[in-house]
Amino acid sequence: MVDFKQIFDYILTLNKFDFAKILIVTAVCLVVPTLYLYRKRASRLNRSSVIPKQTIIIHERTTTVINYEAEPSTDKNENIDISSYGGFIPYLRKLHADQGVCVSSKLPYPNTISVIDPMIIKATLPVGDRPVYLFKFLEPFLGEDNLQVYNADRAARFRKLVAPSLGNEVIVAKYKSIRDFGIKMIKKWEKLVKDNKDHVFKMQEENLEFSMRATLNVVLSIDTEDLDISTYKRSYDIVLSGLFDKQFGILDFPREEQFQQSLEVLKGWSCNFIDQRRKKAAGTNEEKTGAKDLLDILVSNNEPETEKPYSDESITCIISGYIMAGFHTTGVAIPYTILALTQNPDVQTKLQEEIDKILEGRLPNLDELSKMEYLTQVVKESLRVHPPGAFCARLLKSETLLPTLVESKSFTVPADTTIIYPIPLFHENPDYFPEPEKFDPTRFSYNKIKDFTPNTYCPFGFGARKCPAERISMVEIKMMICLIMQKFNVELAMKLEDVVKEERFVVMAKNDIIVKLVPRERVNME
Ligand code: HEM
Repeated sequence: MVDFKQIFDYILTLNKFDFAKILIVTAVCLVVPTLYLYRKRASRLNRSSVIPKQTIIIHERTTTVINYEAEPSTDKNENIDISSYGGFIPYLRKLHADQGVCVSSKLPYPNTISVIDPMIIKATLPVGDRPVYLFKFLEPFLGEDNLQVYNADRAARFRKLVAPSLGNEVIVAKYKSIRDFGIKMIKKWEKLVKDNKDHVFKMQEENLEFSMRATLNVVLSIDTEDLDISTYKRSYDIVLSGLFDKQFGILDFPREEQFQQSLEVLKGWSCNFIDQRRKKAAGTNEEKTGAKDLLDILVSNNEPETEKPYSDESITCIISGYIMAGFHTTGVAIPYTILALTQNPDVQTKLQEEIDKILEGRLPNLDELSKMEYLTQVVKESLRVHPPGAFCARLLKSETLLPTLVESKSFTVPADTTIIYPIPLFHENPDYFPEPEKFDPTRFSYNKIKDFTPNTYCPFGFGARKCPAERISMVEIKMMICLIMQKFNVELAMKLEDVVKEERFVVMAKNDIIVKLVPRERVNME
């Protein structure tokens, strides 16, 4: 029997110090096991976190349950051969056809759902985190701590710091030199056609060169005339395709060696660019053009996190990330727009009429380019049908209630869920873009655009981590299409069925887009 009197007498004999000791021991005895049980449960939830389809219960009105107690999905043990579907996007297309707007099973990544619901985009616009593991393959080039995986706060501070580098001043300052690159390409093509009227062009290959020159000029103010651009571009191509294949373990030995060499070449180049800029007084480029490029900002500012100057290594990683993000994207957007024009001669004619009317044979300036409404519509429609980026991704750090378009049904996903947003699947949904297979630039006309379902058109992503270069890329693409349309009619010089999309870091044309350029009227290119 417990003798309470004895215990009570004992307590009366205690001093303050003894009393505090007893309290601490009691607290430890209670708190430690509670924490242990809590963590054990949390780790069990994590392990079972490829959310099995049946565990997302979309209830009438709001609720939402991801069934935490469900057994781990066996999906992750299944061998999912995505290539047999033709790539990740065709695979997701099939999963969405089977599972609806929210796919939660048979995904190759853990804790991940794929969504094609604009309400979910809307709800996650402010989310600024991306899942680190999805971008791990970039580490050999961009470092562990790269821009793609900056957390939300850091990304927001960084974007604020560097925002002027892609702003209006830079667009105005760079426009002429970017147009000069375009003119140089057109002149080269003209000569080739003059020498052989049946000459055909690999439009992707050609425009990737243009886009590399333009991106280097925008990001680093490099006059690419002084640079061995073909070696530089080739090194980027090897690194980008190497990074991509390396993640699947399919980079064989000779390519791995080439990959490492190209990495060194690019890093060496970046160090030179940084050295040169540091040697000049900071802001030299600003004095020259009136606008600060990314390199100006990085060499003349402290890193917001550490409040110390950016190291050469950090700068190399950041500028490499920018060039990587701008090079292939803009470089494939132009040939895919040309492809669309070859398949829609009436669009081509209407576009040339607009260009000829506004320019009357002159070269386009920035103002005139922005007056070309139909040109803007053509490029937007091309980015709808052929978005260069396959998907966006966000990481939800806490449990989140996600609304859906379906009669206000919502569901909740647990903390650490990754959301994948497959861009093409939004763009090809007939509910948002009627007759989606039709290339119809007028769907972006002023009258119709206001009827768009919000958050369904997203070639540049959306929200907190949207592409910061949308404006400048649109200018580059429009400018190049305008120059081509002034000089040439375009005809596809390969079978349409041989134009095949290949998912790399961006969606490329596997066999290029081979085009015949047929000269039209003379435009003075001087
Ligand atoms: C047609 C051209 C382009 C397309 C379609 C495109 C598309 C995209 C997309 C889909 C994203 C991810 C957005 C998200 O997660 O919501 C992105 C991010 C990014 N893009 Fe672009 N992009 C283009 C051109 C460029 C250019 C020319 C540059 C630089 C000069 C650039 C720099 C970036 C950067 C730095 C990010 C990462 C932003 C961040 O993480 O906060 N992009 N882009």
